[in-house]
Amino acid sequence: MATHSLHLDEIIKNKLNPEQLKEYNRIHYGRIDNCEIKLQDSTLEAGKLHDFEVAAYSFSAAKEVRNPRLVKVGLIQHSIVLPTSEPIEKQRNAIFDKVQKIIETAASEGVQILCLQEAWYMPFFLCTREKEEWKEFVESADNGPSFIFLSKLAKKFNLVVISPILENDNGVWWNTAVVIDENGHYVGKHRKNHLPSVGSFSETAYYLPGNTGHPVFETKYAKIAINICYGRHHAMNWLMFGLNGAEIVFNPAATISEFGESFWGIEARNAAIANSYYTCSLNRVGTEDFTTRSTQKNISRSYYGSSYITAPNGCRTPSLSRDKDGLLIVDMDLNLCRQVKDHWGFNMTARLDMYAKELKNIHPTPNLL
Ligand SMILES: NC(=O)NCCC(=O)O
Repeated sequence: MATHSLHLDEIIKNKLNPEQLKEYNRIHYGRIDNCEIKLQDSTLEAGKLHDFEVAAYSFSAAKEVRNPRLVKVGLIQHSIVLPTSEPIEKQRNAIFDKVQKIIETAASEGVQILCLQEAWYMPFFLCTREKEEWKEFVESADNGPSFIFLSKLAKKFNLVVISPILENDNGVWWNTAVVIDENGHYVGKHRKNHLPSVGSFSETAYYLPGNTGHPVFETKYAKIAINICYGRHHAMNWLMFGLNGAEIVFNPAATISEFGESFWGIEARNAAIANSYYTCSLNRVGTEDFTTRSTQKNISRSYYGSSYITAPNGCRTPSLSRDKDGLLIVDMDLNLCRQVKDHWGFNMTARLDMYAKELKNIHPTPNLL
């Protein structure tokens, strides 16, 4: 399918003259000024040395009676490091080593909330339909290898970290996002609500839909929530996080071009606008090759990265690359959430009581005819 590694943003940037580009950014991305932030030389050097892209932008809010509520958010997209046939501990440690360097760079830029991609410390083996072979990657939410690894970094750098893992809770598996606070402590978790069972995505063969509802975590820096991957196709999933008070909703994903790259840039952006919060879209990169142990079948999947962030007024950053590891940093003023709500009046006109009444009468199984 898609063979272009050049991102659409780069193609457009290369084709338009500066005036045209300004107009394109105004109409398409809602950006009226250049919101790029200058990075430290050491950051650019780290990117070159360890071969990852770094980009940084800021979203401001209008001056008002409240003090600005500024927070710096970082997203990391990355590929796996070793072949999927290597011992699991080796694969995981190699990813830890790579990601640690990017986290250190994020911390040196002052990032306060950091999110990693879905199932970040493993290949996305769920396409193999094999379970036993991969069970070592599945860990306890508050005591597994990835928690121990990230908790140290969170404490060292005063970071709130969102760590999407595969969770083993007394033998039962879940697709879970763990929140770790700036002291390295476990804050809580959210389990993926909507599971794909489409094409090569067969997550229902592994775990159940989440049972944690729509939690919002009140962290030192912001009220945050996590809508894991496929949940982005469900408008009400986004809605509930907003109604529960989220200021930033993260969408850590593992998605491939055939599964809707054309609307990757639309869904989370639309959610930001509809719910007056920031959305952070994060996808893995690279090709992952598997040979199933039982049938010796070869499976190959490539992820298209393109992580981006949208503000509640619909203004969004360009995407990170389609095929390269990357760190996206955004300075955001949380006051913008309330300002946009007041301006558009979406809360006031939402008519939730009307929908609640109608939803009560909907049969839980949709009519497929
Ligand atoms: N990880 C995951 O839920 N992928 C499903 C495909 C998609 O929604 O993009």
